[in-house]
Amino acid sequence: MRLLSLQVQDFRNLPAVQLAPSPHSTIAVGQNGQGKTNLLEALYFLATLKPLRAGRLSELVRWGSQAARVTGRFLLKGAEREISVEVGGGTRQALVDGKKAASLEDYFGGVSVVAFTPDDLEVIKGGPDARRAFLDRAVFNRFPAFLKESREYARALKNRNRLLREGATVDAAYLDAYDETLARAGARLYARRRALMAELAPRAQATFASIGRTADPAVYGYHPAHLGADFAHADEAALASALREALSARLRRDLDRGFTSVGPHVDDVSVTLGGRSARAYASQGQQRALVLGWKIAEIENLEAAMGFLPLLLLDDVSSELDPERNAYLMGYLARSGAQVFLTTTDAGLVRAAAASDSLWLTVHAGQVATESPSQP
Ligand SMILES: Nc1ncnc2c1ncn2[C@@H]1O[C@H](COP(=O)(O)OP(=O)(O)OP(=O)(O)O)[C@@H](O)[C@H]1O
Repeated sequence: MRLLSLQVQDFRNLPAVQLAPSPHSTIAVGQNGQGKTNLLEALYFLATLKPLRAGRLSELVRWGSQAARVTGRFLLKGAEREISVEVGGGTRQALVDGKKAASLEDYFGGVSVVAFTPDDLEVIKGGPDARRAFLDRAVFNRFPAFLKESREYARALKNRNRLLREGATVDAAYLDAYDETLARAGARLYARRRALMAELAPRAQATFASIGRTADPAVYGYHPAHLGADFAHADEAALASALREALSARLRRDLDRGFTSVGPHVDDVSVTLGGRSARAYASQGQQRALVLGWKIAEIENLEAAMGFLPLLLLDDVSSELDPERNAYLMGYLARSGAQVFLTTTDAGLVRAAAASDSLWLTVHAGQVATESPSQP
């Protein structure tokens, strides 16, 4: 998979950008607040249809404009394909070769992207919501059907929560039918997350061992508390019935509170170092190394599973890592041969990931200019 060209119009502070990225590294350099992250965000949005950081789609549209548009031409399994996404009036439209995409599968068609941002580096010490989102981005990359499946779950959850809020008037048989749908959709999410973690955890552990500067082993785990000891081996039907049991066991409490308190939407990922919670005990540098281990594992795992490397988007990560770990990451990027977009305020921090065919860009007040390789 390779991105051949990118066009961005009225996306955040970028009025118009057109570029042909390097097959290896494309490096955007600029001061704070100029639009570097916006450029990565445009690309991330194109490849996932999800905003990287915005809460609402309307935030993506350049102030004063009606609509934003991002278009990318990809080389996928030997064939060229153009995808575009337009946002306007709070909705988005996905296009394939200029026509409305028939389905999400049709739109994505194998496009895969891994983003790495300074927020990710904080994920160990943050709350479970951020860790869950972090996990789910990796699950979606590995199993693209997960996007549709997690939407089905979200819909079932919303319906059940609506019923719970009706409280005493709710019909038990009616609620039961909702529980059945929710448990089936939830079991699918459990199984997807479990499958991803089974592949990823050993790789992340091994990468951490090279960069952790500690003899303590890292363990990355996903084990929903209410699912019991046989979670690792239970089939999807067993997972669904375990979730149903948990739903009924908490029904009283959920009716009181008006929301569903158990299921994949409240799960967490556990990360331990030397058997202790990394969140509570690991140093900031170790926590960041744990995330770096995960991200590199995610990329390696996608390559092993899909036979090609995803597009990598790194938003000013280098300034948040210590020199040794940054050197490890830059060395990894250079060796991997991946197509990568990097942003930085300091070109020196990322130079080790550059090659003679790198494309250097400068970003200033929403204008993106190509620099000759010798300049930065
Ligand atoms: N919808 C929008 N329309 C116009 N400008 C916007 C919009 N959303 C954000 N901006 C502007 O984009 C700029 C931020 O750009 P961006 O986050 O890409 O900066 P950056 O170059 O990555 O900086 P840093 O190095 O600080 O992360 C801000 O000036 C912000 O006001």
